[in-house]
Amino acid sequence: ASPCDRSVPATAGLSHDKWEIDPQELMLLEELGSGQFGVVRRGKWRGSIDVAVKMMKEGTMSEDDFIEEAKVMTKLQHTNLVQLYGVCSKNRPIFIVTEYMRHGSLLNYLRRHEQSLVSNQGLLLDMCIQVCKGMAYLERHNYIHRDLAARNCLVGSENTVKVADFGLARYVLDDQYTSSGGSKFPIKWAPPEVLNYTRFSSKSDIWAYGVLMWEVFTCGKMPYGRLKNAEVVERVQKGLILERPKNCYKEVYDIMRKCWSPVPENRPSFRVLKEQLISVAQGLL
Ligand SMILES: CN(C)c1ccc2c(c1)CCN(c1cccc(-c3cc(Nc4ccc(C(=O)N5CCOCC5)cn4)c(=O)n(C)c3)c1CO)C2=O
Repeated sequence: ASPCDRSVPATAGLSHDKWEIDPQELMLLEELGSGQFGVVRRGKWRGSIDVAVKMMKEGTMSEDDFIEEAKVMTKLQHTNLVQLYGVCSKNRPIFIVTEYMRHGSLLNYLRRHEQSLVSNQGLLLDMCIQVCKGMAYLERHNYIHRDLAARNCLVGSENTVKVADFGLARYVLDDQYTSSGGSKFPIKWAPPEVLNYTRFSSKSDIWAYGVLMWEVFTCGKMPYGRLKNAEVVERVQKGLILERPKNCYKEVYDIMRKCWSPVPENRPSFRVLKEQLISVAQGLL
């Protein structure tokens, strides 16, 4: 049974809600790193299921709002989304328990394997298609990621790529991250309407997806190099866009450019994008 398997209620008989995981059924193992909410560790659920456990650092997250939202998030299930199994919210710090992805972030994976990936356009395109499938599922459920980037995708066995931490940006308390003037705001992945009015939508996720494609085809380069955020804002508002990555097919770059239309409505949907990417991939093989 997986943690989100409804057939065997995790806490038979008790009044716990389904998305509540009993911390006594978790065994915490090595640290995987730390993110906006603090340390994340690998773990085992019921002795055998691999999980990742975010241990909420005090004051980093609006916890009650998140726990409410967790009920919705556990219902979002797709092979290209990192599955939220549940939360341990009965004591502090709260734990967020998700599916474990053994190769870590897509960004680090691209940088670590640049030598073997740089000449494998087919694999790079396949990674982009997997992210697009996960995002098309979120789009269908009117769910906005708000911080899509290669650093927020994860790689599992057999080169599976999944979208992680979707929707969590809404619960970060650090205003250096949440306000567009803050030092941690993901300026380089933000379209004009987010820079000017913080107007998030699936069309702003599409802009970020275009930047993610650029990250993939450059094997993890930093978009706009060492330009400061203010310089990037100026360029984006002037309509300047990222250059074509060295070894990127023209048809692929043409798709990236559509994601960067200044007007949100002129950008494709993830549903349409998925079909276009798959037909380009078939053309290449
Ligand atoms: C508000 N937003 C957008 C947020 C909020 C929290 C987080 C993030 C964004 C993204 C970063 N992040 C975070 C922090 C720490 C861990 C995880 C994180 C890392 C995982 N996996 C691994 C596996 C291996 C390694 C590793 O050490 N290596 C080195 C050797 O070669 C193999 C790879 C690292 N992580 C994993 O499966 N999950 C679910 C989450 C994650 C992802 O979850 C967060 O916790």
